[in-house]
Amino acid sequence: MTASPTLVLASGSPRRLALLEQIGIVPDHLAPTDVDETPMDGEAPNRLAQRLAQMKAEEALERTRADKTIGPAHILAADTVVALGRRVLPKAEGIAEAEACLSALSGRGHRVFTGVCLITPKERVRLRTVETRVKFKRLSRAEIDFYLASGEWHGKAGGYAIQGLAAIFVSKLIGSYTNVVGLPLFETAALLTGDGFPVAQDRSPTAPEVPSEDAPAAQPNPA
Ligand SMILES: Cc1cn([C@H]2C[C@H](O)[C@@H](COP(=O)(O)OP(=O)(O)OP(=O)(O)O)O2)c(=O)[nH]c1=O
Repeated sequence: MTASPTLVLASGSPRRLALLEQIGIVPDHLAPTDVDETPMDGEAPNRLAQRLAQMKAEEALERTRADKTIGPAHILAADTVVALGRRVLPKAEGIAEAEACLSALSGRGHRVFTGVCLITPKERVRLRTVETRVKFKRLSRAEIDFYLASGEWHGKAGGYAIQGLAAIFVSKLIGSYTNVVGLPLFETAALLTGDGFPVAQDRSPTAPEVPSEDAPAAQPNPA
C-alpha cells in the first residue's frame, strides 16, 4: 500500500483553499508566504504572475524543509495579476486604490493572469500561467460607490472579486473563470496529476466505502 502524498498549499488566500476543496483536495498543510510583490521595471504581467508564484512556492519549500514533521511534499502556490494592457493594477489595500482600479476598468477589457507553481517532492519546479480576458460594463458613479461600500475589493488584484458583487460588472469573459478567482482548476489539476498526485481519486489508503455528505470537512494544518 502506498502512502498518501502530502500537499502543502503555499497560500493564505481562503479563495485558493476553497477552490481546491471544490475539486476534492484538502491540503495537508498551509504555508502562507510573505514575498515582495513589486513588479520589476518593464516586467510583463504574465511574467510577474509566474515569478511570484515560483517565489511563493520556493519560500514554502524552505519552510517545509526546516519542518522535520512534514517530509517530501507537493508544494502548490499561485499569484493573480490584473493587467490593463501592460499595466499591472495593484492589489487594492485602500479605498482610493480600489476606486482608481474600478475607474480604469470601467467600460474596458482587461486580462487576468494567474501563475501556478508546483514544486514536486523531488524538488522539480513546474509552472503554468493562465490568461483570462474579462470585459467590464461602463460603471456609473453609483455603481462604483456601491461597490466601494461593500469592501469586497480589499486585498483583491485589480480591486474587484468576480465571485462576489462585481460579477454584475462583467459583460464578457473568455477563458477560465477559476483563474480569475485565484487558481485555474483545470490547469492546476493537470499539473498535479502530471506529477502523480491523485486528483478526482480517493487519496487515503483506507478510505470509507461511501463518503458521508454530513462528514465534517477536513482541516489543513498550518506549516
Ligand atoms: C481579480 C480577482 C482577484 N482575486 C484575488 C485572488 C487573490 O487572493 C488576490 C490576488 O493576490 P495574490 O497575491 O495572488 O494572492 P493573496 O496575497 O491573496 O494570497 P497568497 O499569496 O497567500 O496565495 O486577488 C479574487 O478573489 N477575485 C477576483 O476576481
